[in-house]
Amino acid sequence: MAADEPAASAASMAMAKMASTLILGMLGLVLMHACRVFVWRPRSRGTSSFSSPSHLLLGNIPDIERIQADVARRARESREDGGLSHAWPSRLFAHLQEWRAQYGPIFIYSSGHIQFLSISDVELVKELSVCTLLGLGKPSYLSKDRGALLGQGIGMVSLMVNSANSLMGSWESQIESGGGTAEIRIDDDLRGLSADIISRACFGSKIWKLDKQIRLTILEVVKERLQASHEKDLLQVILEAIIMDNCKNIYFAGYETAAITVSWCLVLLAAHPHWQARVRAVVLEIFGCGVLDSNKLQGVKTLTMVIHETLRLYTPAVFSMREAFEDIEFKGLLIPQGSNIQIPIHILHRLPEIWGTDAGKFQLERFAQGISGACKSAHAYMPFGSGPRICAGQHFALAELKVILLLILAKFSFSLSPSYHHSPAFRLVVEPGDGVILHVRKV
Ligand code: HEM
Repeated sequence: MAADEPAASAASMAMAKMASTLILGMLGLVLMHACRVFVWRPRSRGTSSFSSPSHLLLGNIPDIERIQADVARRARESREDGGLSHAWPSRLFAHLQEWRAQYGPIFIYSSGHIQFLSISDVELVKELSVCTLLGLGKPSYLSKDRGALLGQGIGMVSLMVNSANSLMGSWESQIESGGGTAEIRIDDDLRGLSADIISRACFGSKIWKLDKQIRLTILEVVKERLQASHEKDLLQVILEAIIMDNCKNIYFAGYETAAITVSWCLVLLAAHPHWQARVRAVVLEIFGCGVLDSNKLQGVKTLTMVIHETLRLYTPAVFSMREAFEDIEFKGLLIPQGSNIQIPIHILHRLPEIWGTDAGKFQLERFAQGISGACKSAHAYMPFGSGPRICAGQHFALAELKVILLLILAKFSFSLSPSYHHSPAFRLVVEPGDGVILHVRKV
């Protein structure tokens, strides 16, 4: 019995230690939560609170689930515009819409350990967009480097046409073997095409479109390292990794977004046959004037309207994100260091006070006078983001979208297949949840 005593007291000491660690851990969590709720949060002069309620460990996740379940229970989205409803944000991001209605355009919510400051106040978004402070978001020099990498998409037109031609050929043979019409699942084909274009542009025979200075600097350093040693040293490995990383980022940022946008453009044109016919007439006129080149791309205003309106209603990237690297003040809003600022692009694209009461509808005419003619504040239109971190591939993407759409419209006419189910889904980007199936014929 006596021999058991030290063992028993050791066990009870271990238990006591565990209990105190647990209590301390719990206290830490409560303290962290209290800090998040009362200390670490943006403050607005004149406004005391603009936050949605938060749970201890899961943040607003239970609220998001409850709101989503409510939405799912309510009637399905009405089919209104050409048989399609464009109201996917009120299904996929119902919580943001509900909190915006409740707390206004600036509020905080949490997905557990990350807090987001949601900003959809157009004036504040404008301030954030033009802000070049290094304390906000990614330093601008990074996107400049990539801008040089990607160029303007000019000089790439023939590369894009060549890539697209094999897809056109495959659709033609499917139509022939189908006796003049084919049901084609186009979104997968377009993903393949976009991946081909971007990898040829990045890794093709000319390989890098690097800015001269960046290229020379990198190559010089690599060469020096090679001369100094036959073995790869750390810097060399890092340099190679940086180059590969840039390529991977560009590849992943670019291929899916462009392919999905073409898919949405085709869905909308299929649902609005009169617009499809109008755009085709312009396209055929352009093709009547010889080979497609970058100058001709500038002239297709109607096609640009289609792309703008599609990117407005079906913006693939739904958020533009920034991080405050230091305490920042914007228009009386104090944003503490470490804040994750989330600009919901899909909300800005549908504000009736900016776009008019038909904001939820597909109305190509709104872009007849360009972006500034379409809305009250051009800063509210940001499918490519804005400011120093704006999409580095936007010119390349616009050229690619135009080339692919021009070629398809010139060769094929299309309508929605009865088996097409309009179900926008959020999987990093907003994409057709069940794919896109079209009835395709030759023009
Ligand atoms: C319709 C097609 C596209 C859309 C809608 C789109 C949209 C966006 C958006 C919203 C961002 C984030 C900007 C921000 O945070 O404010 C972004 C970043 C980026 N995009 Fe695109 N993009 C498209 C196509 C492309 C293509 C084709 C490429 C490459 C060829 C590309 C390369 C990039 C890169 C490298 C970034 C990161 C920029 C940085 O972090 O500095 N994108 N894009």
